[in-house]
This record gives sequence, structure tokens and C-alpha cells, in this order.
Amino acid sequence: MAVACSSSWISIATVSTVVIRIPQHMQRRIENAKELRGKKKIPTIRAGKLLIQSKNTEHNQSAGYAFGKFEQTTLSSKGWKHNKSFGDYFIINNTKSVAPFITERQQEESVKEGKAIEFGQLHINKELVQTLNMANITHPTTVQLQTIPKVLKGNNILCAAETGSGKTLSYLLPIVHKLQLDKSSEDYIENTRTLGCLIVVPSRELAEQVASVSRFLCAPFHMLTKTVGGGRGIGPIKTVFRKGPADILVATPGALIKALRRRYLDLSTLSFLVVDEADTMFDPSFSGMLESILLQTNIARAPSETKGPGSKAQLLVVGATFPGGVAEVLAQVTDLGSMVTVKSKNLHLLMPHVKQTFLKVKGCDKLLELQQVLKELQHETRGEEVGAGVVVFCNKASTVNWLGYALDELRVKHLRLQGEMPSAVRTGIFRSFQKGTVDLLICTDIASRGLDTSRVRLVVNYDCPESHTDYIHRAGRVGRAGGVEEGEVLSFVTHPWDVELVQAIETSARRRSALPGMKSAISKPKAVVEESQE
Ligand SMILES: Nc1ncnc2c1ncn2[C@@H]1O[C@H](COP(=O)(O)OP(=O)(O)OP(=O)(O)O)[C@@H](O)[C@H]1O
Repeated sequence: MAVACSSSWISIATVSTVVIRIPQHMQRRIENAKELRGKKKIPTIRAGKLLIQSKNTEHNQSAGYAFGKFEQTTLSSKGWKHNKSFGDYFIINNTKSVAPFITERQQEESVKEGKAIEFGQLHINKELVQTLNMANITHPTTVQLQTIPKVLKGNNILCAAETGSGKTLSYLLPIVHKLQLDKSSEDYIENTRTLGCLIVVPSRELAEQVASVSRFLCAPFHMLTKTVGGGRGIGPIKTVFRKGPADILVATPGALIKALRRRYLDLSTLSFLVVDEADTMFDPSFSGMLESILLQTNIARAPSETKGPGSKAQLLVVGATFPGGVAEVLAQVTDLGSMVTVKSKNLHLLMPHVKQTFLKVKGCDKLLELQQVLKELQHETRGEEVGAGVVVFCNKASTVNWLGYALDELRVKHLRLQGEMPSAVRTGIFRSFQKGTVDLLICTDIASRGLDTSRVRLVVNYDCPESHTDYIHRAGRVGRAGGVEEGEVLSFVTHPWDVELVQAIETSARRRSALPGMKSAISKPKAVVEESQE
């Protein structure tokens, strides 16, 4: 091989070609390196649908290809810490049209053929089943199939299943069933209502939501559901308890602790204690209060202790993500070995039925992008009565306010929900969004936990979430059981510190593995683990 070199300052007449000779062994090394580089380029495209669709088509990946555990992945978001990457994007396409928590037997064909399991087959009170049917809920989801029989048996339960999979009914149905059984038993003394079930949730909005499901289920049995939430001083809390106990109380931890300190209620009569949205409840901001609530409850150590005179409470811990430390707190109040774990196969995986787009965009362009997306969605859903709901998540209350003012200027109708709002203003906002009075909700993560957003078609992460857990919960506001189909998530990626999270999400999508750092700590105790069958 010869390399010719010329310099302009040498006059043409005097030019003699300079020849550089490369030794043969070096030539061989260059050839080898080229060959190796070619081999490392993994063919990730096959016939069929794309799983990852990237601006740079070289990074596309077919749905039929999955990276191995130790195989190095090529990432579309690899260079996203660099300023040059603005405008870049990649899409994780949905590979399924039906959510994995809708059992095969629940799907249309099975229903038509009469093969689908119905709620009636789970030995639940007939009136309860009829009430559900009135709401067009006829066939249990996977988590309901797994959990209901175990709660009926009297087990303490850790229930870990994806967002929107119907966890609320999976604990409320058997609880209402058992409470109404107690009320109809011979031992029951009329007009002696005692608190039978306490459900602890992290926000007032969620308390209202769970309570409304409970009221709906309890209606045929004349059972009373009450809620108690904080933010409005002790007066409203006192009022809740003044007229005597409810059968089911849904409470936020702060308000509940205040009520317990003033002895407005007694947890010794409880038959059920439910901790919903476990990841937030075991978070340091709530865990102290939760520990105190758990310690004041007589929790059963075996199903036999939940029956007969002097019976103790069944403990149900429910969530879509589980942080570390759950086992340590629970070990103080119950025998972890006696807890049954219902764990969904898809726990901590990205939702395969929801399209998720990541766009690298400058901070100053985010508003324009959002406006564009809203316009497109409005155009697509024109004339449709449902499915135009959009939730936009920001990381801070101040961003929610700023974005709200900007949208006001653009005459875009919306609602705002953030934790720093005075409670009087906050009341009813989420419900009016749920009802469809307004289609756009701008909020912080307080709306990402547990709130049922069945009419939402699009979630926008205006700010990239700060953790994988937040991403899973935010994205989980679409693709819910009984909700709008073809839900989508759009995330704006702006800062270099957002990129690591995006790369982790992209890697787990390409590998089809759980998000890193989210291995559920619930497997630590010697619990009976039963993976749901799908
Ligand atoms: N068997 C069912 N068939 C149809 N729809 C259902 C069924 N079970 C629950 N749903 C509906 O699914 C939606 C989501 O249920 P739910 O809020 O209980 O989910 P979740 O698992 O608690 O979600 P998250 O993790 O976000 O709290 C609700 O609108 C509920 O009415």
C-alpha cells in the first residue's frame, strides 16, 4: 500500500512523490480490525414489526429480536448528553394490543365461547357480582384471579402487580364480601357498627377514588365508607368521627395519625388493614407514620387468627412497584413467612401495549412541542366522545404553575394539580378531570400514584421523571384495564442528567428486562411466591 502526499508550497517542477510504505504485519492488523468491526455490528432487524424505531434507522430493532443479558446493546440515546443530539428521537412501539393483565380467558373470543372465568366463580356474594356487572366489569383480571381467593382464605398478602391491572377491586371485593358475611352472621348485634377495614393511601385524591369504589360495592349491604384526609386542620377530621365509626375507612397517613393521637378511632377491632401504593407509603416521608399505624393494629400471624372471637386483622400490602425496606418494617408486625406474595410476571417491565416516545428537545422548545402534540391529538380524536384525555407531568409545583400560565396565554383549557395548592382549591380538581369536564391535566407526581385515568390517551412527561419508579407510575396512567385503548407516552428529554434514566429505559426495552434497581425486595422474606399465570 502506498500513500501519496503533496504540499502546495512545493513548486510543481520540483515535486517528487513521497511514498510511505506500510509493513505487511501492520496491514494485516488493519484488515483484521475492519473485519472485527463488521462482525460486531449486530443485525437487529428482522421481518415484522419494529420494537425500537429510531431517527437513525441503524438503531432500529425488530420486535422479533431481543438482546441477551450480557450482550452489549446499541442505544439510540447513546450520544444524547451531547448538544448536537437535540431533535433526535426514538420510539418503543407497542408489541401487544391487549394488556398482559387481561387474561387470555378474559379476551373476547373466550367470552364468546363461554370459557372465560367470571366473578361469580370466585365464590363472591351474588349481589356483589351483580353490582360489578352493572359497571360492565364481568371477568376478573389476572391479579384479581390470583388475589381474591387468597384474601378470602384469610392470608396476609403482598400484592405486586402492574399499574392499571385492577388491584383496587382485587382487595376491596373480598373485603366487602367478608364484612357483609360478618354482618349477616347470627353473632352480629344490630346497630353496633365497628371499624372493620382501614385502607391507607398516600393522597386525598386517591382516598376519594378508593372510597367511591368502596361505596359502590357496599351499597347493597348498607355498609358505610368514610374518608379522612389532611391539609384542612383538625376540625374536618373530628367531624368525620363525631357520628361514629364507618365499616370501611380510607385515610391518608397524616390525618389518620392525628385522629389516633386524639383517640377518635380504635384500630383494635380491625379485620383488615390495607396499605395501598406501597412504594410511596414505605417511602421515608410516610414510613414513620405507617410504622406507627401498623404497630397499633393487631395483625394476624396466620389465617386461623383471623377467625372467631378475638380475631386479628388481615394485612394486605398492595403496589405496582416495591422499594427495599418493606420487609424490615413488616417483620416488626407480622410473621413474614406467613405472608403470601402475589407477584405479576410483568412487574417492573415496560408496558408492552403502550407506545412510548422519547424526544431530545431544548428546554425552550418544549412548550411548542407540547402545543403541537395537543393539536395533533385534537385533530385525531375530533368527533370522538372519549379518549382525548391528556396528562402532562412536571417535576415541580412551580413548573405546573408556569406551564399553566403559558397555556392560559395560548388559550388552552386545562386543569392544574400540585401538592402546594391550598386544599380548598385542590378539592374536586381530579374528579372534574376524570368526569371529562376538561381534557388536559397539568400536574406533579401526586397524580401519578394510583389515580384512575381510564379516559387518558396520552401521558406527556414535560419534565423527564427523576426515577424509574416515577416513570412506571406516570406511564401507568394509560393502558389501564377497561380504559382507552392505544394509549401513548411522550417524554421530553432535555438535560444531560435525564439521559441516564432514558438509557436505562431503552436498555430494558431492548432486552425486555425489568428496569434496573427495581428488583422487588418482596422476595427477600421467606414468603410463598406465586407468580401469576398468564
Ligand atoms: N376485571 C375488570 N374488568 C374491567 N375493568 C376493570 C376490571 N378490574 C378493574 N377494572 C378497571 O380498571 C381500572 C384500573 O383499576 P385500578 O385503579 O384498581 O388499577 P390499579 O392496579 O390499582 O392501578 P394503579 O397501580 O395505577 O393504582 C379501573 O377503572 C377499574 O374500574
